[in-house]
Amino acid sequence: MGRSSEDDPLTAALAPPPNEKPAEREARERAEAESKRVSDEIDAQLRRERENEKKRKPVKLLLLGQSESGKTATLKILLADIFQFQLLYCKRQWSQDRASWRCVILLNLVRNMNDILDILGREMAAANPEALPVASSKMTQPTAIPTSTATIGSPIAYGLPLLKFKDKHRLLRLRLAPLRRVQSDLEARLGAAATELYTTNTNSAAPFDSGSSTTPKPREKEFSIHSTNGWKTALERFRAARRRSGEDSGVLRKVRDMEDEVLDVIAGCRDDMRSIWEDRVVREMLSRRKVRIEDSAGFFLNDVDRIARTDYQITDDDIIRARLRTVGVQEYRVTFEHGHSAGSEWRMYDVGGTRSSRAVWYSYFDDVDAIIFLAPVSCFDEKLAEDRHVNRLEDSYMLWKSVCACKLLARTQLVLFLNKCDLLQAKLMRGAKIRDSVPSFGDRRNDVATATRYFQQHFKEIQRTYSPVQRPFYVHLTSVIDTKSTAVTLGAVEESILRDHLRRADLM
Ligand SMILES: Nc1nc2c(ncn2[C@@H]2O[C@H](COP(=O)(O)OP(=O)(O)OP(=O)(O)O)[C@@H](O)[C@H]2O)c(=O)[nH]1
Ligand SMILES: [Mg+2]
Repeated sequence: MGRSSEDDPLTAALAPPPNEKPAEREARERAEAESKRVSDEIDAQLRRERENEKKRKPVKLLLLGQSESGKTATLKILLADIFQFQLLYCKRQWSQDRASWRCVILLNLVRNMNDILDILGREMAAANPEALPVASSKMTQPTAIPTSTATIGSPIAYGLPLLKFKDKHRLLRLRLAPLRRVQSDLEARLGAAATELYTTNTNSAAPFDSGSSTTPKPREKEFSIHSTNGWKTALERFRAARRRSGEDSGVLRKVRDMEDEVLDVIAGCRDDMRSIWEDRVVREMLSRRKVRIEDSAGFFLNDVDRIARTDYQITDDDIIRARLRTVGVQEYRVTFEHGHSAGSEWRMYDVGGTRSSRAVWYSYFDDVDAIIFLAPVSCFDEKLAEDRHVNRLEDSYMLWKSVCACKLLARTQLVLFLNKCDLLQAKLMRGAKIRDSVPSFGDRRNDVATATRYFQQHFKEIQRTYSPVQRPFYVHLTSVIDTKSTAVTLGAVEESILRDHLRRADLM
């Protein structure tokens, strides 16, 4: 048998007292209305907080693209721009970073020179085999030379007269020999990031492709290098050394000694480096071998007078142009204080772009708001450094296709940067023909506007064909080392990503 509501103790407790007088009833109802109002207000407050919580969800941005496509350069501009307006600690962090980048730039400069000296040694040995013992002309693989322009053939193969090397060249080589030691010291200090990769253990453009299921793979520890702020890995080694040195004056002396020694040697070589770089015979030698050091990543020889000095003051531009390979995946967290993103936290991920580094990308695809994908278009006639069988533009197409097709990224905003337009322009001005490397380009006009339109169309078609759900095609023609215009482009991109992010939060 069921109980009547009068039997229910809760109902009984809440029921108005029997014999309630009108004044008491009025007071009770007022109290009840007041507690309902307070309760509604609390509910509304909780709802608002939940909304804000959703909006406070960090914006997740990934930078993808093959090695040397300009991912890190783009991130540097983003961060430099943000840090200009940020809290003091960010500024302090940025200025520490600047000091560390100085060593990278010195390494880039020294490597430019050693690459030339390598080629010079080889040419001089060929021109006069008796004059140079074989051992002294033993080469290491040139490191900073663009893959498409690495040494090709000997002058004899071109049927040209032998180059006329003089005692001056022998002397310069001898005097610049200490730069080898400087390069290996700096490389040892910076670790894996300081050297480029020339081999790969994967022959797939997108080794993350096999995992097109919806569950992210567990992150591979060896690649998951995290930081909450600042430049990681290689640069961290410098900071760590400085920190340690603060505790131990012996270590401090060693760190300073090393840096002073490096700077002294480089400054002492300044005039000789300039002589080699400006030498007519050396230029002719490089041109015959089709080596364009000036197009390589981290080229600083034109600035030797400014950089090779003990009081070298680094500029923002130097930092953007400096080349340091990204190892693994690096995370940067920034909370904006100004502008349209004020109050929102952004998590940005910069990845290593060589083929063997790409497998780990997939574990970062979960819940990504946007991807900036960099495709260097000046590379239409170049091969991948890590796999000399693969054309770099083809590799970018394959990679883009996999990113577009990835189900986990179906709702992610994709922003394509057709980068290195400045180098494309210079290359076409020198007479390079696109159709020689890209037969489908046919008889179109061999200029930047036509070429970028053509490449853009190809990327657009890939996106349209392979995206699981249709999405807008966002593309920008960039030369990211042009910091001012890149900052403007990134401002627009940032706004659009944030808009999408908030729209998504509303739908949650
Ligand atoms: N001239 C020119 N140089 C560029 C441009 N974008 C990037 N660079 C330079 O190219 C080099 C390679 O750029 P990074 O940003 O290190 O390339 P990345 O994509 O991060 O490469 P990984 O870390 O190996 O994956 C750097 O020295 C940059 O300064 C560009 O648009 N024009
Ligand atoms: Mg990088």
